[in-house]
Amino acid sequence: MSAPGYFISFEGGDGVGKSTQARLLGQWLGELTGREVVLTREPGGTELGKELRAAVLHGQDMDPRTEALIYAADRAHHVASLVRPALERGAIVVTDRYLDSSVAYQSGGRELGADEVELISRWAVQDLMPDVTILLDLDPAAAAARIRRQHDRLERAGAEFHRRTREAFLARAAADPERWIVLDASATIGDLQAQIRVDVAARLELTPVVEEAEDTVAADSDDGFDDTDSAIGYTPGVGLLPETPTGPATGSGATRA
Ligand SMILES: Nc1ncnc2c1ncn2[C@@H]1O[C@H](COP(=O)(O)OP(=O)(O)OP(=O)(O)O)[C@@H](O)[C@H]1O
Ligand SMILES: Cc1cn([C@H]2C[C@H](O)[C@@H](COP(=O)(O)O)O2)c(=O)[nH]c1=O
Repeated sequence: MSAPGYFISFEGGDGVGKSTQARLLGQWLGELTGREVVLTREPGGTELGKELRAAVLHGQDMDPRTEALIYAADRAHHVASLVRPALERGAIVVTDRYLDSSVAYQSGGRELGADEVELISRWAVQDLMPDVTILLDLDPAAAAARIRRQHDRLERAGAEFHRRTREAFLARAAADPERWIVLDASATIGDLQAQIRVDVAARLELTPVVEEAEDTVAADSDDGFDDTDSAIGYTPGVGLLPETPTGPATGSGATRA
């Protein structure tokens, strides 16, 4: 029997806006449903994961198989210790990256076999897959220009690597349209968030009162995580949205990629 919670993942290249959108969606879903919302990420959603994140992003260079196994190990611990227990409590888990990042980066980018990369992660998480995955698609050069901090080991992997990674995400999304929502991440933060709310509510069969997110969401460079942080359990009702929804959505400038 599947767990009573909902599992949502954000995917896409570096700097496309995943953390920003994940944080805003989590906040809104908490208010909408009254459920516990767990906002987390890979790699680094747990204490052990933070150590693995530091090694894989900022440690010495390593061969692609080692890299793939570190991401899979992070994922195994993340799911066993945090994601699955939260879903079993009935929480909504919103993760900034999951298994699809391994297929896109370690297979598309590093050119390992896609089936093998997926298999090790599937084994690691005992086949737990998201209910909905949102792909934020953007030209890698435009996305990289949004990153103001020093680039990490993966971000430095080169234009060809990031082109292949983007293509792999798009191909994976096209192959499973029931799970994926693909959005053009060049839209504004507010327009994207408005579209994501409509799409996620429809996929999860939630009945939202959707406000104009553009008026309520400010551009914010805080992605909800700091590099020493682990998963953030949201308390519903804190923060970014107005107390009273202002009316139904009237559409947004965000388009499907
Ligand atoms: N739609 C947008 N338009 C313009 N800037 C944006 C948009 N979304 C996010 N940003 C800005 O781009 C930067 C990167 O955003 P964010 O951290 O959310 O991306 P990310 O995909 O999580 O990045 P990373 O992969 O590096 O973790 C931040 O400064 C953020 O404010
Ligand atoms: C989960 C996962 C991630 N990666 C890469 C993608 C990014 O370059 C970094 C994570 O950094 P972020 O700021 O948290 O986006 O790691 C990967 O190559 N494989 C994976 O499975």
